[in-house]
Amino acid sequence: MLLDTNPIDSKRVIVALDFDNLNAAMALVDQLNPEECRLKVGKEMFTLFGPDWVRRLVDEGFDVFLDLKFHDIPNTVAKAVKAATSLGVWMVNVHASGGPDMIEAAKDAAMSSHNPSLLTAVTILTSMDERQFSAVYDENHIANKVTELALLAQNSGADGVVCSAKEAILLRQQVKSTFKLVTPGIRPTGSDVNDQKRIMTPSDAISSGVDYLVVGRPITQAKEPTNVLSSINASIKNIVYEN
Ligand SMILES: O=c1ccn([C@@H]2O[C@H](COP(=O)(O)O)[C@@H](O)[C@H]2O)c(=O)[nH]1
Repeated sequence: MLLDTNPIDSKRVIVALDFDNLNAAMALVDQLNPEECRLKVGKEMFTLFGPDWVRRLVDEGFDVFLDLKFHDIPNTVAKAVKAATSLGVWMVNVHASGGPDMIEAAKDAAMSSHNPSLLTAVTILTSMDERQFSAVYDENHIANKVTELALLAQNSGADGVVCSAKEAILLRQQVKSTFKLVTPGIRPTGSDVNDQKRIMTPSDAISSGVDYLVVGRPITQAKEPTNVLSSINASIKNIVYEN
């Protein structure tokens, strides 16, 4: 059901910072308001600029999703999650396909930290279409696998999943209403699709039950990034999804 009421969360957009140049990234960050968006730091920027830079973003008041998608044996992932949460980040993630023991170990680590972070699990990358998917899984029904991995993640203690908004309606029928759906592959109408395959517009995604929209290049590569962010926020501000 869609209700025309005030939004619960005014920062449902997570801006994906994928830059190889710190000055360029900070020129964008300096224009952003932590009350209007969250930030995502991924493998490229974490590798180049490290934990001190992540702490700096946290100190500037941003909720940071540290998107390192850990996937290893439970002990290693737990230690990595512990290290990640010690940076003060808002969300960390693992691959759901690492299995229940790994997700449980990650959740225990995320909870026992002095700064507990949300733990999400990546289901099937939004860059995968049926052809890519069937080359890995020997089947071609992406939504079934996403649902299977989301239920596994939920039963193992994860706070939510990273999936495509295309799976949100189905997932909302199966997972708890508090289980977070975090969706990359968000493309405002007319934007370049780039390497994303399972895409949706911001308003369609929120209307389908998504909690957080991950938006990178449509904002970061725009001539006026803050205009794009403002227009996305305006397009979703009155949409509240209720199961
Ligand atoms: O399934 C996934 C998981 C993570 N990502 C990450 O999200 C952003 C998307 O950036 P765009 O520029 O908006 O395409 C990027 O950092 C990916 O690493 C994803 O796209 N899909």
